[in-house]
Amino acid sequence: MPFLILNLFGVLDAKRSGEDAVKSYAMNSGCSYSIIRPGRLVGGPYTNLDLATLFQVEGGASNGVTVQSGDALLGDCKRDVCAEAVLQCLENRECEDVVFSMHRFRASSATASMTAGVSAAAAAAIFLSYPARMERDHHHDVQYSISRETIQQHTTSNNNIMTAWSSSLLDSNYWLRSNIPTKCEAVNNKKMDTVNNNKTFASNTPATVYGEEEESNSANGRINYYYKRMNPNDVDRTSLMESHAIFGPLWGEGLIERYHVYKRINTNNEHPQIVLQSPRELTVVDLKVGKKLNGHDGIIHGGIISLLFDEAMGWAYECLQQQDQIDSSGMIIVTANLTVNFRAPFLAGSEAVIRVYHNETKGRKIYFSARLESKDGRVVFAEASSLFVLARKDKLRMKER
Ligand SMILES: CCCCCCCC/C=C\CCCCCCCC(=O)SCCNC(=O)CCNC(=O)[C@H](O)C(C)(C)COP(=O)(O)OP(=O)(O)OC[C@H]1O[C@@H](n2cnc3c(N)ncnc32)[C@H](O)[C@@H]1OP(=O)(O)O
Repeated sequence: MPFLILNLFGVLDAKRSGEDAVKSYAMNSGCSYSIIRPGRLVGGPYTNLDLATLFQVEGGASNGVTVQSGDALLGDCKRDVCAEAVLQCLENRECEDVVFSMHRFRASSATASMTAGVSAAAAAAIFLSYPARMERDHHHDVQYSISRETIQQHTTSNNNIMTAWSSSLLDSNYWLRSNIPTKCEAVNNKKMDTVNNNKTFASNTPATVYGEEEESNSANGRINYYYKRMNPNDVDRTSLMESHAIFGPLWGEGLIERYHVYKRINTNNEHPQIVLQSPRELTVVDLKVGKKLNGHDGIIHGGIISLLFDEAMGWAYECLQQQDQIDSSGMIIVTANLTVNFRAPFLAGSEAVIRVYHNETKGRKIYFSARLESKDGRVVFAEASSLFVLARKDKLRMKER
């Protein structure tokens, strides 16, 4: 059908801008997405049942689908099959960040023309986004309930999709996994982490990690940096290993299994003409939390996440102090305020990184922000901001009494 007719009243433009909105939302929030462009929806309660039977819209061979990238396909698409595709998108990693169109394998032209106008209003693309990269194999129920909510959220204006979805749930057989075309519409939202490249913290991160980034207001436009592992054994605090929450009682198998602190070192620091942008990354913690620190079953307790943040920011202060030579004699740094936003469940047994940024220093007050995110930077589990205050040691003791 000519584009001009299909796009009457700007329908296709509206769909396109909807897709763009979903993509940019995903890019900014660490979700992945699948965009399905089904053909005209047929079958189910919203197509005249007699016609559907007459033209054998339901069942049998009409369950076959053709999946292709772009918009090359013309034809119709069964509602229940489309709904199943939605479900499969939630389950299959192959469907992350892809855009594809989907049509009935044997769409007869008679059926297509007879159903025209009956279901056209319902033939909207389904946009879904959901927190990706959660370990979907574990805690299937939890993930499923998230998925179900997401579906409901995104389909409240399209009840027919929900009806079809629930009826097709049971015989889902994952045909999309093998049918998703390899050349789906080029989608590259992996540049969402604007501050760091994503290669830096793979598994088995070495003691020193190199990287570089663009820094728009620097003299030569480029900052070279590397991360250097900080060794807790070097810290002049005997309590660090024994009674320190993380390195003491909460350390071990099933508990906090890794907490490697890396200090970021910008090698351009010696060039004073380079003004570093704020907020600037100070510290990255490469961590793993075991399966015994949960709140809900399988989900790491938010209090533990807050602890991990607080500690990371404490180390960031140490890095800042080493860089800026803050005079802290007779002073001790303490957390005055810590705010945490939990964005996606952080599952037990997960690995992740915390990136800490220095926002501002005002006298004794130091403001940090931080993110707990997957190593590839695609999922943000939590964000935090804090105020640390340099307090006089003797004054702190006075308050104790
Ligand atoms: C080779 C390798 C070497 C590596 C070395 C690495 C070493 C790293 C090692 C290990 C890292 C460990 C990291 C641990 C991290 C954990 C930290 C914690 O969890 S600390 C425990 C929890 N926090 C407390 O217990 C504080 C209790 N609170 C207090 O003591 C006071 O309230 C305090 C000190 C925060 C402020 O009391 P005031 O009397 O000194 O000062 P006032 O005048 O009240 O506040 C100063 C300014 O701050 C603002 N302020 C204070 N509290 C605020 C709040 N909650 N929200 C907003 N503003 C606040 C005030 O409005 C004031 O601002 P205006 O100067 O007027 O502009």
